[in-house]
Amino acid sequence: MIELLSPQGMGEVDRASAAAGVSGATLMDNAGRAVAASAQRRWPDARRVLVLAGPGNNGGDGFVAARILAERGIEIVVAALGDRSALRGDAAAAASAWTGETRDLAQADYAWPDLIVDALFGAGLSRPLDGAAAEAVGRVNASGRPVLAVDVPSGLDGATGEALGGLAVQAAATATFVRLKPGHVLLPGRSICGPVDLADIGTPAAALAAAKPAAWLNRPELWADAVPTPAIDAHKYTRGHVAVWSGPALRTGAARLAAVAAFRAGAGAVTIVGERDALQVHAAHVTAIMLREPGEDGGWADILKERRVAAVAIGPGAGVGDGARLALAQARAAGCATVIDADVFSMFPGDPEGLAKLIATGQGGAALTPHDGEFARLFGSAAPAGSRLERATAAAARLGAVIVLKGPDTVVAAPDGRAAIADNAPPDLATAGAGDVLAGICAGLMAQRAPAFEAAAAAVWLHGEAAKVVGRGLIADDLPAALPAVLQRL
Ligand SMILES: NC(=O)C1=CN([C@@H]2O[C@H](COP(=O)(O)OP(=O)(O)OC[C@H]3O[C@@H](n4cnc5c(N)ncnc54)[C@H](OP(=O)(O)O)[C@@H]3O)[C@@H](O)[C@H]2O)[C@@H](O)CC1
Ligand SMILES: Nc1ncnc2c1ncn2[C@@H]1O[C@H](COP(=O)(O)OP(=O)(O)O)[C@@H](O)[C@H]1O
Ligand SMILES: [K+]
Repeated sequence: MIELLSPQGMGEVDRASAAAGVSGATLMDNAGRAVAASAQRRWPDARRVLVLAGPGNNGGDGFVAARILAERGIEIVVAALGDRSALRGDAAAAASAWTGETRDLAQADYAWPDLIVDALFGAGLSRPLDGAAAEAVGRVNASGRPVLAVDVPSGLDGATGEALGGLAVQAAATATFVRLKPGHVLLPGRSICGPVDLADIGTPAAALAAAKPAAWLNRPELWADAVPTPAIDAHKYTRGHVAVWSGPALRTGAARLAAVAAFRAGAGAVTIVGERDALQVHAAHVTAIMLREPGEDGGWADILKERRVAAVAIGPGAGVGDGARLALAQARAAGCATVIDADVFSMFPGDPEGLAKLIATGQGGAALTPHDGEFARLFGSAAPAGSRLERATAAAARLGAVIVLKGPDTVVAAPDGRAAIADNAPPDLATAGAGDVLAGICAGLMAQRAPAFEAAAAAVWLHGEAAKVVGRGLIADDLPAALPAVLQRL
């Protein structure tokens, strides 16, 4: 499983490493070597390398990389921020071991190198860049030269993926150590970093064991065990029955997208429930999916019970009337796992506690799938602050439900603090109806008894992979049909 560690957690690991007998100097030496290796692997033809070295340990890594690359015959100039005598500890030792050309940062010649190594600031950056550092970053970004960033591009907050004060080095690639940080994956950080090389620098396992991950990268290892394959003696209801609540006749598309997606995700049976005129529209489009009027079998609550509905998707095209609200309440009361999306958020504007209360009336798992706009609508002025990771995690705790904060870097967060960040969704997913499909996949997996966090994380990953299978020209209708190819690979 690919763990993400906060810069603060990384600092704790470094201190634990020292206590376990691996010194900071050793870690720094290995880090600098890893930077040199990344530089040579990615830019094998670079003959002239400018290393920008900052006042802390990030700069120390830069001095080590400078020495290693110079030993391999590459021309190096180090441009250092601040006085060398001001360096402390391991960084001071690394700088002393560098005997080649060193200039003041202001004297750096950005037209000279084939490659720039950015070792100005890493995890220790505590405030926006200013003065000589800010000026250097502006010149680096205007230089047109490729940049290999050490740990994180200078200016980027490794915890949040934001550029502090809006200014950061734009890297062509980043070499980081031990663990990825959330800022490598969250946007805009992921774009600012470029591809990330992750190096082991000899951190003892004991030092890592105590570190609590800030999140995981959303990959199948995280949830594959919880996503079932059909048992040999399966029948349709044991695989899981999904019910999707449909809104009015002229707004049926979203519910249908969710229903088809739930089916493709492996639900054994799917029923769309709605008023007769809406069902007549659905009937013109679906075959294996069943259609029921809430009135016909004695009401939605009876359908849920008698037809052994395991999971409900409610929100896509649901409308904001009392019908949808009651349907949600009855789904919770019936113990169904519940995926809550789209129109439901408009029913509780600025009232997340109202929605939390309703969710808490049922035992079934619950996952909410808002995009940023829906998240803002639901939470109103009391919206949690911070990075997308922090906001999703705080929201999950407040709602007592899994939150899927959708976007190009979708965050899935559980009330117990677990979180996963996705990096596999292509921008082709920015198309109407893609969110409805995601809600359906999630409901399909929850109907198969996948717990809400695992189901949601799996749904997000499958959704992104299905989009890649379709590629350019994708519309939401294409996504469910692309799922079998992706499921086959699991
Ligand atoms: N296990 C690992 O991952 C290992 C990590 N290692 C490396 O250590 C790096 C972290 O090192 P670090 O803690 O010394 O912090 P770093 O990023 O060099 O910057 C701090 C310096 O900058 C200063 N400063 C801060 N903001 C500023 C500003 N806006 N403008 C000006 N100055 C500012 C700050 O001063 P202060 O805030 O105290 O005034 C301090 O002097 C990490 O990224 C990785 O490269 C390896 O060496 C070993 C193993
Ligand atoms: N630029 C992007 N890159 C990758 N995925 C994206 C991007 N924009 C949106 N998505 C994904 O597409 C889906 C859009 O959902 P949503 O905004 O609810 O659309 P709709 O309501 O039209 O169905 C979400 O799963 C989101 O994560
Ligand atoms: K850096």
